[in-house]
Amino acid sequence: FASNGFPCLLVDTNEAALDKAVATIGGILDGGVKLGKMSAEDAAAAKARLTTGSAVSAAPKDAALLIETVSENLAVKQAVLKEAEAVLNEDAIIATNTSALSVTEIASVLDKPNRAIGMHFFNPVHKMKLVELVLGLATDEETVAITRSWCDSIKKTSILVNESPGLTTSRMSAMLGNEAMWMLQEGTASAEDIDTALRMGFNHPMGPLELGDLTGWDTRLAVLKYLHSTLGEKFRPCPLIIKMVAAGRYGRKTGHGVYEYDAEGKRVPGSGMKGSLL
Ligand SMILES: NC(=O)c1ccc[n+]([C@@H]2O[C@H](COP(=O)([O-])OP(=O)(O)OC[C@H]3O[C@@H](n4cnc5c(N)ncnc54)[C@H](O)[C@@H]3O)[C@@H](O)[C@H]2O)c1
Repeated sequence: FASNGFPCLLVDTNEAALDKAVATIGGILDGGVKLGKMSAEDAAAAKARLTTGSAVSAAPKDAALLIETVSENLAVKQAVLKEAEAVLNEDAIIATNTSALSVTEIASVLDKPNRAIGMHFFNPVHKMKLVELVLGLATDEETVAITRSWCDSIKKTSILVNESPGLTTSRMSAMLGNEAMWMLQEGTASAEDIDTALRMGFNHPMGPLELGDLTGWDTRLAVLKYLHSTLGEKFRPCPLIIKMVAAGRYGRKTGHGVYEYDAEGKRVPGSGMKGSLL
């Protein structure tokens, strides 16, 4: 937002988190200058548009949009939204960046839940073009239209998703990762070859097994269990994932997942699992 001309207030109760956020954003802008993607003047102007505060009540009354990105905890998010509603004008949009909680439930504490919407950004946000706009039960058309135009104004592509487990992206990614593990378990192909198939055949930047190692199979398993309980049998977690999590083979963060990683975090060549009995 700051690099597209909008003054932004970053709010966090933890001062160290604010310092880190400002430093990180500054680093991204400086990187953009080095890469020739933006001028030094534009980077400086973007930095000057960022201010910080410790409470939503520090927001100017005419602020048009609040994007809540606090911890993934329903009560915390609801408290922040309620605070925002009391501070902001009636026509301000109140968005949440939640990736798993219900927008409907988060917004249920508002007097006007019609102006609440999910804005699900993707990491790294300055590079990834997509924003999933998530419609809660009460989200109205005007809120959708205004939020879409916000996405346009920061050069993001927005899609509309009715609130549902895993939205579009997490649901598809969970399915791909699970199916890749079923193939590995059945000995259909080696890990390296399954990943190469999706990279070279579908132009995916990463294969589903290397991506699972990056995300962590513990996280993957938690998501799959949730999708299995809400969307049914097709999301039953592959037994190989359950076995790997039981063994503590979560992926990169434990040095071993489908692949092995050395002390510097580099993947050990040829270390991918070969199939069920190997
Ligand atoms: N889109 C994505 O790809 C993606 C990925 C991960 C997380 N998320 C979402 O982003 C949000 C944040 O995730 P995270 O991993 O950074 O969480 P986190 O818990 O690591 O950080 C949350 C921050 O919120 C602050 N905070 C907590 N309570 C607050 C309050 N009442 N007022 C102001 N600040 C408060 C904390 O100090 C902390 O700095 C979550 O909603 C999560 O679902 C999205």
